[in-house]
Amino acid sequence: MSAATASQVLKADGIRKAYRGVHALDGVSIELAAGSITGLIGPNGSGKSTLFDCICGFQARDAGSVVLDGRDLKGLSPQRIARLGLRRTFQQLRVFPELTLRQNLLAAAQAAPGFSYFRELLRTPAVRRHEREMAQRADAMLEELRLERLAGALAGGLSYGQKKLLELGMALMNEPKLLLLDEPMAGVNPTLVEGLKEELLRVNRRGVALLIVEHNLKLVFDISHSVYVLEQGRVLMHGSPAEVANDERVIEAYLGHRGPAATEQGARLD
Ligand SMILES: Nc1ncnc2c1ncn2[C@@H]1O[C@H](COP(=O)(O)OP(=O)(O)OP(=O)(O)O)[C@@H](O)[C@H]1O
Repeated sequence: MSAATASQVLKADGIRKAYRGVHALDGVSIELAAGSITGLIGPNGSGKSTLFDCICGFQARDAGSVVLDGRDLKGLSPQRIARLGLRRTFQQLRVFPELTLRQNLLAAAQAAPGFSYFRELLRTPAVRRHEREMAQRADAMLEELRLERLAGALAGGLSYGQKKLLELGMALMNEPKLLLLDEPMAGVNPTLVEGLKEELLRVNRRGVALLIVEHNLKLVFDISHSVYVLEQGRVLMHGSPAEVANDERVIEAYLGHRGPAATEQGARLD
């Protein structure tokens, strides 16, 4: 097993995971360049969410290693991994509906480096400085997400697309190196998809690498530098968006057959 190189933000090697005999992941290896956008696609049940879970420590791996920015994540809790700069979003929204937008962002910041419940109890000057910094960061985030006029509103009253934006902001509060996005566009009104896409590109321009699971393939091919395709728990291929969109094996994996009909429908992969 080789260590990650300096230009890699993440190297996952030989990841295996079985659920009661079902091989959800059967030796998956991926490498993500620092600051890159990578798509992770594959038919339903191919193992995308399980791979996220195994990378972030939400599921124990049966085998394989994950190295974040040169550091082996073996045995670390999801909270510790988040503090090291790897954050994720989930298919199901995880915002606190009874808190305001600002409070949601501040709650997410408690997982940030430098936060300590012990120092919090003592309310040291360092704690007060940290609070001020987090408050400023929350305000800047609300402005960036164009949600500043809703800072004091309850998150439960937001539209679904606005909640997705807020969740993205929460994941960014501790300035991660890598953000794993699980279906960021699912259920989002088509008019908001464009805004969310622009936001993801802005986040990436700030140096945050993105790994995106998304069924909206047009979006994935539009913004990714490279794309991994999973099929039945294995990497079917890795290539540029154009290579992946035109690959017969990918079209077959999605549509289950080859030939003129597959090619015709496969064009939708572009
Ligand atoms: N907690 C679990 N218990 C048992 N089997 C599971 C569990 N989670 C996932 N699986 C199985 O593992 C395989 C991979 O599932 P996973 O959810 O990772 O796929 P996916 O590519 O994310 O699918 P989708 O696109 O539908 O979200 C599937 O066969 C699924 O049924």
